[in-house]
Amino acid sequence: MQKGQIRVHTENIFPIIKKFLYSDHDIFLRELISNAVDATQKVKTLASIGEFKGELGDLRIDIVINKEDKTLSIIDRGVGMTEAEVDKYINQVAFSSAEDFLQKYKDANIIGHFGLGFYSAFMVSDKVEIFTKSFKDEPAVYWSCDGSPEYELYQVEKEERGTRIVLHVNEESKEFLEADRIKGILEKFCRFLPVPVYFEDKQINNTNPIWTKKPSELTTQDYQNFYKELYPFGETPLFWIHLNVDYPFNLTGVLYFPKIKQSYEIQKDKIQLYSNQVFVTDEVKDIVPEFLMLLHGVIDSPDIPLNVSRSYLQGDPNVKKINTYITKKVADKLEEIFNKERSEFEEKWESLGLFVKYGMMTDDKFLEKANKFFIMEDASVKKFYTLDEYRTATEASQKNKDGKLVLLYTTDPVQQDSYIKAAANKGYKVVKMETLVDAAFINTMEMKWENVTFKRVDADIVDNLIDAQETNESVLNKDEEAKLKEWFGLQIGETHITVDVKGLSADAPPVVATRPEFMRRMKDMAGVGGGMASFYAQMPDEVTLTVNGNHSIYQQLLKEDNSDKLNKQVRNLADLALLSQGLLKGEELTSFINRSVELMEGKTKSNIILEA
Ligand SMILES: Nc1ncnc2c1ncn2[C@@H]1O[C@H](COP(=O)(O)OP(=O)(O)OP(=O)(O)O)[C@@H](O)[C@H]1O
Repeated sequence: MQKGQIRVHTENIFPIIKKFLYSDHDIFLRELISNAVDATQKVKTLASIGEFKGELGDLRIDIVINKEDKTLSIIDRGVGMTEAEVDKYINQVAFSSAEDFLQKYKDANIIGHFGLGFYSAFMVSDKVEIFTKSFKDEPAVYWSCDGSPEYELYQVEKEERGTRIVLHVNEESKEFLEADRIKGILEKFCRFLPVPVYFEDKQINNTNPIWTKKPSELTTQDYQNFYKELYPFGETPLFWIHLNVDYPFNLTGVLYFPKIKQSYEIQKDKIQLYSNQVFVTDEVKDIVPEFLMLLHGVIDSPDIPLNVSRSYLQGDPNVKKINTYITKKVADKLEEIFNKERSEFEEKWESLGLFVKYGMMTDDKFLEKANKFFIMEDASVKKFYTLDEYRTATEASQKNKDGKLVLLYTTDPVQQDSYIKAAANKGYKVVKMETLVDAAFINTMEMKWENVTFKRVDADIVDNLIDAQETNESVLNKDEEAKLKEWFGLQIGETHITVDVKGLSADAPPVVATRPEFMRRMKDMAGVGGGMASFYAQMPDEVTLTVNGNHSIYQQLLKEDNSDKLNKQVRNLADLALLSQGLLKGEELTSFINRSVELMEGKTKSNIILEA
């Protein structure tokens, strides 16, 4: 029997362990099971190269709770350790690395992954025992330690090859003697470990998850089943990308594009990061480009540094390369689908568009590729355009005098229907920009795309959408125009509403309400975020009412001698235009309804007086 002092200056390892790991106690089990997996893989490898000639037996790992003894055991049939190895790997390495650990990460913001190894067992134990028998022809050994620098090490009887780690769970950690608690941890960290892990006679892991297989061996059903395994409540994903690199870094994985109908459904942190099939985290920020955080799935890479601080991770060259690789893979896949199955691509655009736009705004490399497959849906007909296609289709009619393409869009095809129809009648093409990201997308693309300017279809009367026209002569004379302007001015009286009399076509509405692009955009942006935005948010909606002097109704109104009726009709015409913009609300809407009924009943003041 050997007795000795562990060679470490720290008097007691508990303080170190508690200090650094307090927040994430569960990981002790992952660490111990990872060691068991490593030991199992090693014996398999040794057998395959002929260095181990015995029976491999049933290579499984067992997790066993004994409530009476208050122990939790991790049992493997791996390589095991000889006495010399226990001394070398457990006594010296483990305990001296406690010192290293302290030195190295004194100031670092520990994310608590790996590098903690075997002695994280002391987080939850009063005492830890090891029973181990090496695959080599040497006696089995027993080691135990209560967390003080004293250990015991001596030979014991043990027939089976492998290692049994026994944790005497301490009073504060007795939760780890509860089956449900252990099951929860196993399901989180061990779901896809490459060696079968058993708990309460049940295997808890899938040892061959699809990302470890070749894409050529997998069917659509396999990918969809795996998605269900990861997200039991998720809808069938749109499609997926199988990642597989071995140079200049190792990475495998499957990324899924989920179905997203509404922007507010977005859920981040759905991608799980593994290292050799050991779950590490579902916070993949920094490793996956920001805009792809909306994807789901799994990434497995042994090359991502996991035991260091976040700031270090950002600067890591491998992480940068991985980021670039994933972006490129995603762009290539989207381009491939666009080229091969355009109609399917168009069908899925509602969900896809969100990733693509987000990516185009935030990543110039992606933008370059995405310009080829980014599409816009026509608001009037079932048709999609790429930017190039839109340019070709509108070259003749939608270039302004500065040579810029005026890209007409609608944020609400239902609400803006009359404007869309007016634009379509002129031969203009209006596209849908309806999602939450579109306001920001439009602003960004005006800077990134050359010679393109965006205009919402109701930003101006249709004649002025591309270029402001100099004159719009109406059939009215100057006096009559001035009269109309005065009537409307008196009825409106609000400073944020400008009244203009113009000669539009006779079948255009009598009054058209438009919202100047710049102010409206500022207000839209204000809805999303701070800064100058809050200033604009408080401003009323800026509206221009263009009175169409060519509309026949004014011939009638100019002859009206009942002033109450005239005023009510003028007010109603203005309200109708505001209504079409969704700007008539509350009391004003109520007055409009009452006034309309009065007009229909022919109840105007002079009439009422006549009746009386
Ligand atoms: N179940 C086991 N079977 C065989 N050897 C083991 C077992 N557990 C630990 N060891 C040996 O003890 C060593 C130290 O383990 P420890 O967990 O502290 O560090 P590590 O596994 O080398 O690295 P990491 O810090 O990434 O866990 C291992 O490298 C291994 O040689």
